[in-house]
Amino acid sequence: MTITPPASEAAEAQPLMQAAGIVKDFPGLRALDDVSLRVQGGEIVALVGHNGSGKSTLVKILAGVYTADQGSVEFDGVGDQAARLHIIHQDLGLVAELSTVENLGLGAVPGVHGFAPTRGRAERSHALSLIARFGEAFDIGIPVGRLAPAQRAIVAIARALDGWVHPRNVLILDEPSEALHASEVDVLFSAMRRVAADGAGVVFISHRLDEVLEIADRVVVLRDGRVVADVAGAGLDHDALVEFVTGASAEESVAPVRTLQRGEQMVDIRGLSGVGVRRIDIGIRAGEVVGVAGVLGSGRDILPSLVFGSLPSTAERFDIAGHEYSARSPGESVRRGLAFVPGDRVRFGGIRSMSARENITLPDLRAVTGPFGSIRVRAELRLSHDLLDRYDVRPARVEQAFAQFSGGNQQKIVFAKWLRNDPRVLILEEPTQGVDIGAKQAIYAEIDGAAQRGAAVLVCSSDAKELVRLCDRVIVMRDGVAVAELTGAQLTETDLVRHGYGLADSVSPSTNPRTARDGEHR
Ligand SMILES: Nc1ncnc2c1ncn2[C@@H]1O[C@H](COP(=O)(O)OP(=O)(O)OP(=O)(O)O)[C@@H](O)[C@H]1O
Repeated sequence: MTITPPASEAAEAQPLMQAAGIVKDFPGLRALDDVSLRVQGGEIVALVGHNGSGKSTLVKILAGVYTADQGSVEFDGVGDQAARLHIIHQDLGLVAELSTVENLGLGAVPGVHGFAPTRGRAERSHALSLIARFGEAFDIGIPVGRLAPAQRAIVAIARALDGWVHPRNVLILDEPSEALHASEVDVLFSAMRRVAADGAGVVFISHRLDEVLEIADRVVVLRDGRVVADVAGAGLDHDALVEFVTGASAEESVAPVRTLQRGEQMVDIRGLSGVGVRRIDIGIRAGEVVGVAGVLGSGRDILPSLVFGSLPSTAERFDIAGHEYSARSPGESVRRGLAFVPGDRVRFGGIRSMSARENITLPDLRAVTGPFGSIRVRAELRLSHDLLDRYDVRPARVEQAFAQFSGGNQQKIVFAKWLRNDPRVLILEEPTQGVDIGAKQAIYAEIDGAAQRGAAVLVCSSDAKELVRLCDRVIVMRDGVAVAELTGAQLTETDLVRHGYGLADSVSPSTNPRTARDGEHR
């Protein structure tokens, strides 16, 4: 591969970045096949494609992390004026143990040198000013590992925008909006538009096709490592985009009619409190799917960890299947038939160095353990193969390390590992984060199936459409407390968002495209 600064003449007409004819092979797999990508200044280009289609691999080649086997990448300009690439990867690249200030302060702070006594204060106010662009207030002194996913995304974006020498750069965002709620996405999009208006090129990777249609000037679609479309965003409709991504026509996501009568009270929690959550009541019967909605900081993203016992909590009553459960911990929760698919799959979802097979069987080895405690390898292999098939994990290689699967395929493996034991209580946080449109339908079907088999399901999601599609009832949280519970005809995307923001009477459904599609799926 060559990275060539082109001649500076006619810089305006030159793309800021041009990748041409990129080929990348991994052992036994061609991840990219003759892929080209051009980005002009001022342009927002969406890069979309199913899980494993090659998006992250292309980004890593542009960044020089991987070397392409064939092809070239060129940046406009020379010397200091050469366009540079700033990338926010799926895992954000932050140091979890360091604070926002320290993560942002990893580079030099303008106007601050050496060990000047004002350095700490200057770094803090510089960090605050960077974060303020996103209209988001949170504690910039605590380790970023303790921030919510959306807050971490904001830190990563602020860091990427910090210290640009000139605006003619390319900013790549690899699925930045997956855990963001509608208003947070709006903030992110206005930041992206501002960056583009200043002359930068922006590449936006997302599985949320409605968002792609909202923001993109141009859409490039990868399928199985090849570019299958490179088209203007204007005039492109949702169905056409789905067809490009999947190679098949768009399927309506229709909620099935669950025939199971609601069973026993499986979850009976009163007055649950913990960090950022106050006195929440949650009752879920066997066969019922209950959702939790709310904006960033509402407590929506903390609640699942409190219920599973991975964060400390207090409660007036905490009964599972009619039995009091007071000394809560993740291990004890698994023994009592609770399963938790966390939103943050990089930190909690799977063990990166272990294979898909080992990750899948880890939570419960009983089905694959022989009489003397040894692992029955054939049974373990059969189980893993079946699950990779069922969840359409690509490639369906049970021995491949978890870290070597694409982000969405990692999510499918995490899902398979927890659902295989038919849990009594299934707790899901952002269950389809980073998952492509086909796998999303498969995961919805698995959630429906788990409820149909009698599981009590709790789904915490930033995606209002997803909650409307999946849930019988949704609790809306704001500032750590439950402010509404919506069910039946009241359970619409607009009402979820209205209650989530405390705008119950003032939001028009047409003000936000992400909330204007009520009733499509029920
Ligand atoms: N280091 C690696 N070793 C082997 N195979 C890899 C490696 N990295 C990626 N792959 C494979 O290359 C293909 C493309 O993966 P990539 O991560 O680029 O997909 P993606 O389009 O970003 O997917 P997602 O939407 O799920 O993030 C996948 O089949 C993946 O398993």
